[in-house]
Amino acid sequence: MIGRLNHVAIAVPDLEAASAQYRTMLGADVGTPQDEPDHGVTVVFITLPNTKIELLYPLGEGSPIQGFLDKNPSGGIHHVCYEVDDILAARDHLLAEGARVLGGGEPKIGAHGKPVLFLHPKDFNGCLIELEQV
Ligand SMILES: C[C@@H](C(=O)O)C(=O)SCCNC(=O)CCNC(=O)[C@H](O)C(C)(C)COP(=O)(O)OP(=O)(O)OC[C@H]1O[C@@H](n2cnc3c(N)ncnc32)[C@H](O)[C@@H]1OP(=O)(O)O
Ligand SMILES: [Co+2]
Repeated sequence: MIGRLNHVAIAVPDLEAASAQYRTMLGADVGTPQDEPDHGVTVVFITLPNTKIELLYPLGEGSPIQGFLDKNPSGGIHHVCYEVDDILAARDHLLAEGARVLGGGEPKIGAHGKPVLFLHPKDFNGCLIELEQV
C-alpha cells in the first residue's frame, strides 16, 4: 500500500538557523518558509536527489508540534511521510486494522496541495506517520 518516502520532517527551534545550516554547512537545496495555517506549522522544504526534508516550526496557538518541541527543545525527527495512491482506501484499511487515524480521519490538504493524513505514533513504534496521496 505505501510507496515512496515523500519526506522526513524535523521539528526545529529556529527555522532560519536550521535553513541556513542546511544551505551553508550541508550544501542543500533549501526552499523558502511557507506558512501552513491549517496545520499550525511553518515549513521549509529541502530537496534532496531521492526525497525531501521538511523543517517544521510552530505557527499560531495550539500547534500540533508545540508539545514535541517542549519535550525536545533542541528539535528532533517529527514524522516520516509515505506516499499512497488512494488515501481514503488507505485510511479505511488502517482503521479496519485497528490503527488510530488522527484528525477524525478526514484528510487535509498538505504542503504539496495533496490530501494528507496522520497515524498515531504509539501505534507505529513511536514514529508519527503522514500519508500523502500522490
Ligand atoms: C504541512 C504538513 C505536510 O507535510 O504536508 C505537515 O507535515 S504538518 C505536521 C504537523 N502536524 C501534525 O503533526 C498532525 C498530527 N499530529 C498530532 O495530531 C499530534 O502531534 C500528536 C501526534 C497526536 C501528538 O500530540 P501531542 O503533542 O499533544 O502529544 P501528546 O502529549 O498527546 O503525546 C502522546 C505521546 O506521543 C508522543 N509524541 C508526540 N508527538 C510525537 C511525534 N511526532 N513522534 C513520536 N512521538 C510523539 C508524546 O511524546 C507522548 O508520548 P509519551 O506519552 O510516551 O510521553
Ligand atoms: Co509532513
